[in-house]
Amino acid sequence: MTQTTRSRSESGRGSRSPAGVSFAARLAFDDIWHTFGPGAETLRGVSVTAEPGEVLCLLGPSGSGKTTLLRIAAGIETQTRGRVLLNDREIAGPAVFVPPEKRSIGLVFQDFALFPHYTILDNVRFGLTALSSSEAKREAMTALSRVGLEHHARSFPHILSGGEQQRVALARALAPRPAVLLLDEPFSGLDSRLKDSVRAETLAILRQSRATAIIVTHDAEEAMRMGDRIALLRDGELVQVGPAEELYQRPANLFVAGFFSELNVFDGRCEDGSVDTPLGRFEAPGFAEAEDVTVAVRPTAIEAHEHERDGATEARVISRRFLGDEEILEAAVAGAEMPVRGRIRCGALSPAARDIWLSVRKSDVLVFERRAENA
Ligand SMILES: Nc1ncnc2c1ncn2[C@@H]1O[C@H](COP(=O)(O)OP(=O)(O)OP(=O)(O)O)[C@@H](O)[C@H]1O
Repeated sequence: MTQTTRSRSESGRGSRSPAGVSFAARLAFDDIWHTFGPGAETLRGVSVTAEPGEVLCLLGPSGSGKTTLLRIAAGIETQTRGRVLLNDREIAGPAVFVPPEKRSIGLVFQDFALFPHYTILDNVRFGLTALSSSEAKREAMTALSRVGLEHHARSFPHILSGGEQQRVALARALAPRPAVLLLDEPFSGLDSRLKDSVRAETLAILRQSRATAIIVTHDAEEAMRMGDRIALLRDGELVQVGPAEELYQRPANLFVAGFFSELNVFDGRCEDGSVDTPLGRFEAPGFAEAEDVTVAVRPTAIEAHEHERDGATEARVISRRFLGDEEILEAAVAGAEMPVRGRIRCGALSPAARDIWLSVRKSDVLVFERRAENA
């Protein structure tokens, strides 16, 4: 992807590309703190940078501060400490506050926020007040054609599907050619069957526009599908940032691992470089002798067999749920307080299987130091 760090104001309106692309910028949050009132910090020292042209997903549970961080970037919320920089230029800090309309940052809201009594074209040209009427119309039509909806220019929002309305909202945010686009849970209002195609279309449009994008979501799979990198927040703190593979394969702690998949969790103690669990003994490299650790086994790491085999653990079937290619198996294992959950290949066990053996793919076992946050 071609990347440039020229901001729109630096590029000037006269040098706009006829292809209608933005000039991607670097957006940096530097040690952002925020509170809505005494004693309750919403954000605690968040530092993360969206690189030019990158799609960065802000992921985290409800209330972790994702929307507040996005609103601070847009200039509709003010941090209590820290700075926001666009291409290394401070746009919000102790002595600087660039108003929202001067930031070259576009916003797509969760509910799309289209005006019901405006045509699609008028919705899209709403923010193009600095242009003449004919220029604004041309720019709005360019943005609409980029999302494949120019034929709906004269329609009103209510006749469009949820996915089409989302594309209008995207066109409206892209029309002023922002350097950075912020999207707050942009797919949450969509039917689950529509989501996949709208996500793919949105990603293609973002790539084509070359704007830097920050997408807020609480859905780990969505973040993995959309983000070049993912920044995971918890209770107002940044827990880990990196590409999806990194967060999945090398999670910083149990919280990160648990956000990306369900886990079977066992407490244990490191002895001779490994730890005993109800599912067998696993290596614990890097841990000290007698150190308390937490072992996490993903359901996908579990294999089920009807006959005894080396290294497998005896178990009794509690329940099985058919999912098509796979099934979810719950089994009782001696020494485990909770049933062990496995995601196993359909057909691995016969319908009548009761007493079974479970083995674990060791490469899919994660060991963490046992700390309060991992409890
Ligand atoms: N206007 C407000 N006044 C007081 N507290 C607020 C306000 N807006 C948000 N909060 C609180 O700030 C915290 C962070 O909210 P925020 O909306 O940023 O989280 P989030 O991660 O985006 O959550 P969600 O996924 O539910 O939207 C929450 O505890 C929330 O209750």
